[in-house]
Parts: sequence; structure tokens; C-alpha cells
Amino acid sequence: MAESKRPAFGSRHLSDDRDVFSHNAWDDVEWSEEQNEQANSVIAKQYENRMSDDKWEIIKSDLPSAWNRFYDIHENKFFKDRQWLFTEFPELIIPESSQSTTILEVGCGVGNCIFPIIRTNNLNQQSNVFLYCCDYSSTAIDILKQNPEYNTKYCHAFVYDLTSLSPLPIQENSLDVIIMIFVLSAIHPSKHDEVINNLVKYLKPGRGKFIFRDYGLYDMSQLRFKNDKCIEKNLYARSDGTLTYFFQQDELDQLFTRNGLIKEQNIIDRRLQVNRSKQLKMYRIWLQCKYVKA
Ligand SMILES: C[S@@+](CC[C@H](N)C(=O)[O-])C[C@H]1O[C@@H](n2cnc3c(N)ncnc32)[C@H](O)[C@@H]1O
Repeated sequence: MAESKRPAFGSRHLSDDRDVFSHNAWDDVEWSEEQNEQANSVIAKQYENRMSDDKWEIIKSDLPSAWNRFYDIHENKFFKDRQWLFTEFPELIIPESSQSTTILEVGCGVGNCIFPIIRTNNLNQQSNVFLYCCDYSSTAIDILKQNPEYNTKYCHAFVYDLTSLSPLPIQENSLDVIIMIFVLSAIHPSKHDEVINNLVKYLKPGRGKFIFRDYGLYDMSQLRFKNDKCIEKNLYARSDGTLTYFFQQDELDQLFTRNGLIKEQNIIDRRLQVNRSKQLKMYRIWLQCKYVKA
């Protein structure tokens, strides 16, 4: 496990992008029992000293503004384009010969997945691919729409709160792919079921695919949270008021299958990222899933 010294960026957002730091994969390395115990004792301590209900009420009431504030500050400079997208999800490279394909990205932010998809597939007015993308933050959607690569001929971006469960501007049973990258962790776990259930309605039965990547239990960013940032088990508030939750494989499998999806992939991606200039070793744990609508 990482040393006890906190990184310079404390418990704020750590980049989710594995390209930012040089890294060595440690996919095949299991944690030792001792590392497991240490991590569990950190998490237990965080929970014992979790924030008060009053503090959580304040954070909760501020949640609608938190992501707008984040994008006001960082604009399109925080998250890097998700260059690994096509290695992990080759189904996002659409053959020109394929039938028309409709994709929705939820929680798209400023387009760090959408623009690589546009570029890689060389989308233009004649393309057989149409992209929808939405985010809670109107600031993020404004920034995305100002990008010169945004074109309404093959992309429609809109503001949408996944927890509102309101109808999407998309026909039910029509989507080939839904992409959800580092988004469900930003939503309170009590809402995960209804959010997934609502989205599954829009996938094509029998072949519509749900593509997911998010934080896994024991990720370094979890173990570095200060105690008073813990809200409940595996759920934390960052200093900027955004939430982050850390998932387990079984939990995700149960969430997706009880909402009408069938497992194609559910894996742990463990990496050791090394930031040489800060002499930091960061053990990152992400979960990656592909599920198909029954
Ligand atoms: C960590 S960012 C990831 C952005 C993008 N998916 C990416 O990979 O770069 C989480 C995103 O989820 C969005 N989000 C959080 N809660 C949401 C909600 N209830 N409905 C829709 N989007 C939400 C935030 O506004 C933010 O853009």
C-alpha cells in the first residue's frame, strides 16, 4: 500500500487517466493479506470518524452546484482525452460498413470520450454513427458545445440529471451503446438502481451494450481521504463538494443483472502509477464492465 504521506493534491480529484503518469501494470499481482488488512483498517477508521449528519446535509444541499463549480474552475483542462478508450472498448470503433449506430454517453463532462470517438471514427455528415451525450453540469455542456469538433449533424449534447429519471430525448429500445465512465461514483449509492434501470430502457433488447468504468474499492484515492470526508461506507465528499464512491465487482454485477443486463465483462484493472518528479507511487484500482441488455 502507498506510504502514509499525503500527495500534494490531498483528497481532491486525482486524475482517472492512466496516461498522465508513467506506470507499470500490476494487473496480475494480488494484494497480500497484510495490505488488505491495512486498507480495511484505514477504511474502518474513516467510517468510525465519518462526518456528522449536519455536515452531510450541507454537502447534499450543495450537490447541484458542485460540478458546475468544478468546470468553472478547471474548464476543459482537468480530465485528459481518454486515449485508452479504444484499447479497453474496441466496440467503440465502428466499421464503416456497419448499420447505423447510436451511442449515448452519460456524464460526458467536457467531452473527453466524445471527441476521441468523433476523431477515431472520422465522423462527418454522412456517417452511420450518431452520438448523444449529456451531463448534469450546464457549464460542462456549454464548454463541450464550443469545441470546434462538435457538430449537430452527428452529435447532440444536452444537460440531464441522471437522478431525475425524466425521459431522455431518445426513443426507448433504440441505443446500441451507453457509455458511463467515472460517473456512477459521483451519484449517491441509494440512487444507483433507479439510474441504471432508467438507462437500460433505452438500450436495444438483445444487443444494446452498457460500457462502464469507475473506481474500485481500495483505490489509492479512497485510502487517502481524511476521516471527516467519509459520508458512509465507501462514499466520500471531496473538498470541492463532489461525491465519490468505490465499487466492488460483485456489487456491480448484482446492480447490473437485477436491472436487466447480462454480463459480458466485469474485471478489476489494478495499476501502479509512478510520478517520478514527486516520488509518488500510486496504487490505482478501477473496475471495468461490459453488460448487454437481455
Ligand atoms: C469524474 S467526471 C467524468 C467525466 C467524463 N465521463 C470523463 O470520463 O471525462 C463525472 C461527471 O459526472 C457528471 N455527473 C455527476 N452527477 C451526475 C448526474 N446526477 N447526472 C448526470 N451527470 C452527472 C459530472 O457533472 C461530471 O461531468
